[in-house]
Amino acid sequence: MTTTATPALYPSNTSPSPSNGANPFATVTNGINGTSQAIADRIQIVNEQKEFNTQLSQQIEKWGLHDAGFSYNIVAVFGSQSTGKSTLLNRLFGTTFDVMDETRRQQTTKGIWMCRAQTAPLLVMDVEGTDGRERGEDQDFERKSALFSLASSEILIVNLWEHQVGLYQGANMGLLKTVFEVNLGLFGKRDDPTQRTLLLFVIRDHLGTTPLPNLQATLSQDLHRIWDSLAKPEGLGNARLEDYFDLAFEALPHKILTADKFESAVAQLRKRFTGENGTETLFKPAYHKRIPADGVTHYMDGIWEQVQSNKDLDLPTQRELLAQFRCDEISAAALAAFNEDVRTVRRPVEAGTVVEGLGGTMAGWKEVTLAKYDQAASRYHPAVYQRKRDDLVTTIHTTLHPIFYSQLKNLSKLTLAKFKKALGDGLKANTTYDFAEVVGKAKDTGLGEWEAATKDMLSVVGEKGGEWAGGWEEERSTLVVELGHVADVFRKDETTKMVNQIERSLRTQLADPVEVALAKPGLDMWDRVLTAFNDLIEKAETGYVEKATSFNCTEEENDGALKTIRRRAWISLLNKIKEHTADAALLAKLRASFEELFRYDEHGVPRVWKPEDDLDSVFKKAKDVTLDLIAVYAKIAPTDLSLLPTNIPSDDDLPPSFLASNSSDDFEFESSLVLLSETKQLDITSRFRRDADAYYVEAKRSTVASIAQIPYWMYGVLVVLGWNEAMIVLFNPLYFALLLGMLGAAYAIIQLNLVSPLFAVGRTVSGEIQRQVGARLREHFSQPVDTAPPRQPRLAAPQANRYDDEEVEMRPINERVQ
Ligand SMILES: Nc1nc2c(ncn2[C@@H]2O[C@H](COP(=O)(O)OP(=O)(O)OP(=O)(O)O)[C@@H](O)[C@H]2O)c(=O)[nH]1
Repeated sequence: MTTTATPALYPSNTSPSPSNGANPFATVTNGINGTSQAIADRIQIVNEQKEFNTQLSQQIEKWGLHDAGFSYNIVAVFGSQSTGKSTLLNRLFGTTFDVMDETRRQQTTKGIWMCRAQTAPLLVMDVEGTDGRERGEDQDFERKSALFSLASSEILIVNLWEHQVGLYQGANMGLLKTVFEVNLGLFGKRDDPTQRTLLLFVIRDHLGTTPLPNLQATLSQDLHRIWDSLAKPEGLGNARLEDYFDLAFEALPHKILTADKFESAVAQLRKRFTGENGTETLFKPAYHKRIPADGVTHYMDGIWEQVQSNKDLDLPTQRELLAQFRCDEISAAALAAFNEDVRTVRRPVEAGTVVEGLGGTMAGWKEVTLAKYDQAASRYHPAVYQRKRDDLVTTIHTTLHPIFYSQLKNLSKLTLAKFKKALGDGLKANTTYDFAEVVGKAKDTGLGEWEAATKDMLSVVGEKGGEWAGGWEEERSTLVVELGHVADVFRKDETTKMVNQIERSLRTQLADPVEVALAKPGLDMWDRVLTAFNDLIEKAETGYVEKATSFNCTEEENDGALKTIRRRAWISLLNKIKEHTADAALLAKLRASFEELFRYDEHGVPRVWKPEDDLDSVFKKAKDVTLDLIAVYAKIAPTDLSLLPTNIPSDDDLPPSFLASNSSDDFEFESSLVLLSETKQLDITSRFRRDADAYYVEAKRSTVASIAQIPYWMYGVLVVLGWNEAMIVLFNPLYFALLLGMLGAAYAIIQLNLVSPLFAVGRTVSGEIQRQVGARLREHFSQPVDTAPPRQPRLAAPQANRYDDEEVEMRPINERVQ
C-alpha cells in the first residue's frame, strides 16, 4: 500500500494497513492527536468474511456523531475495482481510505469501510469494488454490498471510467439492474412514498471530447431501459425510476494527465456536497433514511443480517425493530441513572425517616429520566417511542410507589406523634380547655400538614394522583381513624382524670358532714349523712356533665363515667363511715355518749356522786341508751327511706375499665348498707359494757372515798387529848426556845427556797445509810441468797357484777380505752 498525496484541504492522514491479528475487523487510527485523530479513524464495518462489525457504534461515538440525531448524512461509493473510488472519497471528504499501490494494481478495499468526513457530519462508506479479480465470478458480495449501501445511504456514488459509459458490464449496469430489482422489493413497502436515493454517477478520466450532457443522456437511457426491463412486483407495474431514484452526473478530468483540472473539478464536486457558496446541497431530506445516528450501527447490523440471509428487506419493519431495540436501550440507560438516584432515598425512607420534599425530588427524577429518554428516543418510530415511553413511565411509577407508600406511612407516624404531643401540650397548657376544640385544632393541623407533605408526591403520577390516589385516600382514611383512636385514648384519660378528681373532691367534701353526723348519733343520723351525700353527688354529676359536653363523649361513655362517679362516691362514703365505725372509733363514740349521760347532768354540769345519789339508775339508763346506739351505727338506715340512693350501680352495670382498675370484692348495694355484723355488734356491746362498768366502779369508789374522810369530832378528841403536851412545850423555856428556833429555821428555809435542795440531800443521805446498813448486814450474816421466785401478789378476787354478773377489771378507765 502506498500513501497518496492528499488535497490541501485535508491533512495527510493515511495510516498503516489494518492489522491481520485475531480481530477480524480492522480499525485504523491515524497519527493525528485529539479529535482530528478520532475523526480520521476508519473502520471496516463488513469484513471479507461478510461479517458486520458492531464496534461501529463506539467508532461513531468517537467521531462525535452519537448524539447527532438526524443531523448527519451517509454517502457510499460503488463501482468497479481500482477505478479510483477511495482516491475520490479521500479528496472529496478528507477521509483516509486506502488507495491502491499504482505499481501492483491489486484490490485495495476489502469489504465495506467507513470513515467520517473531516468537515461535515458525514459518514462515508467505501465499498469493495465490483468485478474484483480476487472474487472472480462470485458476485454475491457485490450484490449484497450494493443492496446494503442502497438501504443505508442517501447518496450512492457510482464511479466509472468515461470509456465504460455505454457498456453493460463495465458500467455496472448488470449490477444496477439487480440493485433496481431488489430496490423495488425493498422500497416497495416504504412508509414514506417521497423517500428516494440519489444515484450520483461520477465519470472519471473525462477527456471532454464527449460532453457530459451526452454521457449523461446515454447513462440515463441505459438506466431507464434497465428499469423498464425489470419484472416489477405486483402493484408496482407503473412504478417509475424517478419515484425511487434521483439521478445526478459529474465528470472528472484525468487525475494524472490533468491533475490541476482534476483537483478543481473535485473541489467543485465537494461544494455540491457541502452546499458552499449558497449552492444547493446534494443531500435532500427525502434521501435521509431517518435513522438517528445512535441507531445507525444497529440498523446497519439488521440490514446486513437480512441481506446476508437473503431475506426480504422490509425497511419499515427494520426501522420499527431498530426503534424497539434503541428505545429499550435508551430507556434502560435512563432508568439506570434513575435507579441510582432512587437508591439514595430508598433506604432512609424504608428505615422510617421522613424525607423532606420527596414529592419534588421524585418529580425531578421522573422529569430528568423522561427528558433523557425523549431526547434520544423521540427520533425513532413514533409508535414504538410512545409505547416504550409509556412503559418507562410505568416502570418509574412502579419503582417510586414503594417509596411513596413508605413515605406516606412515615408521615402518618410523624403526624400521629405530633398529634399526641399537640394534645398533651394543649391539655396541659390550660386547665380550662375545651377538649373538643383542642382535639379538633390538633387534628386539622396534623391532617393539613400530612396532606401538604403527601400531595406533592401524588403530582408525580399526574394531576389527580393517578393510580396512587387510591392508596393515598386509603392511608388518609386510616390516619383519620388512628387520630380518632389517639383522641379517644386522651379523652378516656381525661375522663378518668376528671372522674378521679371528682371522686377526690367528693371524698374531701364528705369527710366533714359524715364526721359531724356520726359524732351526734341519733335516729336521724343516717338521714343527715345521706342528705349530705345526695347533695354532693348531684353537684358532682352536674359538674361532670357540664365538662363532658366538650369531650364529645358518647352517651355510653357518659353513662359509664356517671356510674363510676356514683359507685366511687358511695365507696368513699362507706370508707369514711367505716373509719368512724371502726372498733376504737365506735367505742370512743359510745363512751363519749355514755359519759355525756352518766357523768354530766341534764344541764351539762359534771356530776359529783354523793352517797344519797341514785347512781345505779343513772348508770343503767346511760348504758341502755348507749347500747341502743350500737344498732343505729350497725346499718345505714335513714328514717326517710327515699334518701337511700337508688342508682348506685352494681358490678354488672359498670364499664369494664372501672372494674379493671378496681379489684374490689363483689359489690352489692344492700349488703353495703350493713356496717357491723351481728357478731361485731355483740363484741362491741361486750367491750362497751366493760368500759361502762369501769365507769360505774370508778363512780362508786369516788362515793366511798368521800365517805372515808376523818370525822370532824376527831379533831376535838385530838385537842382534848394533846392539851397537856402542848402546854408543856409552850411554858417550858427550853422547849419554847427550841420551837421558836425551829420555826425561824423553817421560815428561813422557805424564804431562801431551800426546801427542795434539803429534801434532795435528805433523800441521798438516807439512801446511802440504807445501802451501807444493808451491805453491813449481808456481810455480817453472809447467808446464801434465797432463789425462790418472789411470791406473786394475789389478784383481787373478781367482784361480782351486780347487773350482769360480768367480771370487771379494776384498771383505770383511760388505760382500757386505749
Ligand atoms: N487514471 C486515473 N487513475 C486514477 C484516478 N484516481 C485514482 N487513480 C489511480 O487508480 C488507482 C486505484 O485507485 P484507488 O483509489 O485505490 O481505486 P479504488 O477504486 O479505490 O480501488 P479498490 O478499492 O481496490 O477497488 C490508484 O493507483 C490511483 O492513483 C483517476 O482519476 N484517473
